[in-house]
Amino acid sequence: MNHFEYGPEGLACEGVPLARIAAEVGTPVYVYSRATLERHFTVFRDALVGAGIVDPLVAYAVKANSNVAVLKVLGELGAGADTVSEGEVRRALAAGIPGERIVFSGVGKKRGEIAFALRAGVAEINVESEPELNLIAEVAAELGVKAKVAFRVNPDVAAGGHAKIATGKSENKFGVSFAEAARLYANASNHAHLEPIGVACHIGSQITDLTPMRAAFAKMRGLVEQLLGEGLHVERLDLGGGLGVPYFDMPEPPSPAEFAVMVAEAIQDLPVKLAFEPGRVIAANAGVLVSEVIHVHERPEGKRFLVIDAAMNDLIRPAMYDAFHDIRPVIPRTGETTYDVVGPICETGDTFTRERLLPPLAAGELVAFMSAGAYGAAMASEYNTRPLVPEVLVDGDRFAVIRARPSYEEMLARDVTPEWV
Ligand SMILES: Cc1ncc(COP(=O)(O)O)c(C=O)c1O
Ligand SMILES: N[C@@H](CCCC[NH3+])C(=O)O
Repeated sequence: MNHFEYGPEGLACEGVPLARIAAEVGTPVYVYSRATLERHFTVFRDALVGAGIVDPLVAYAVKANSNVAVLKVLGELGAGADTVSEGEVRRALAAGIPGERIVFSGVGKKRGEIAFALRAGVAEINVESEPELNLIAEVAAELGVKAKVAFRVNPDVAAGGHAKIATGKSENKFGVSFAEAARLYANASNHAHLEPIGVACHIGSQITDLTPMRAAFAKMRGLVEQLLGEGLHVERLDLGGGLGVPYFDMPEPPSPAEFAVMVAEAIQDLPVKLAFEPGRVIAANAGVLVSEVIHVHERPEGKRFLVIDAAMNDLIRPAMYDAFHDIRPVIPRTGETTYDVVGPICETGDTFTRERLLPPLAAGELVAFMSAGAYGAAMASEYNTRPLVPEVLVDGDRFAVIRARPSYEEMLARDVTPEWV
């Protein structure tokens, strides 16, 4: 089932034509399908349960799309939240996701952030290094609580894919090394203010081959067996996120069902509960970015630029990772021509794609960047003093603005006249 299809008024999200949203909200604008978000979450969780994994904690990775309305949709289905900052913990709580379903990860959590997470009663703080463990112990002692921690272990496995988003090799900044995990776990178990409850790993993102995940998960199983063998208390194994999605007509990446079967095989009958942190697989194909063509600029030597009103500050993935997003005209057009699709920002990197075959388009027409629901709006900025791109959620034949475009007055009011001290 696809909730982004052409209807009588062009490309629509569920029952709402994108052209209608663009007319009412303006462009650029992100548009998400509630039905797709719900389906992706349900399919992912049901695949795990179907593979025999009992009561998994599916902690949606908030960083992929952190709009509170999106988190609410997922939270109502029972999703937990994988968070990496106090801001994300606050977003999850604001969406009604209870502390006991929140995982707090990240290599550089600050004292105040740790205190906030402990007060919120998060399910686990994923510890990424020994100095961080010491800081968590200190903060927990100050608050007079026992911090539930899980050790994020770096399994030293190459996930494949783009180097900027691979996290599972020992040269990457993430997690404690395998060699030191058992020692740290045992030490923490004897600390009055620490309660180690498990181990975690996350080897990268947009992973389309299950082999590295299988290898990492088998290593994690071995570690849990070792810890249990040493008489330590382990109740949860967090296997992270990372499952890839199709960004175009590529060979389909592994389905959630294939992923779940692989997990069940790799983990076998380990007597611990499993947690997962999927982001992209839930949100990417639940959203599009709609933009309007400003000009078609043809150079005499043959270059043809489609200058649109979205830019790298709104969707940075092409500039940052050379990522491919399918671009579709909102109103179907026939014919083919090649365009470099570019935004208005003063950088050559503000190029979404080069030499892309598209139907001929004119100023004022709309295009949609597909698969933009994850790491789109969440990574947007106001570079070039462009207002932060708004977001819309569609539910059947109605839609709601879930983040409004700020006015220029609001943007400028954030810069304050210096009051020197
Ligand atoms: C610790 C952690 N968990 C989960 C995710 C979500 O990854 P993805 O969106 O690829 O599922 C990430 C990002 O890669 C991450 O760093
Ligand atoms: N932001 C990246 C993925 C990084 C995932 C976060 N650990 C993307 O757009 O593909």
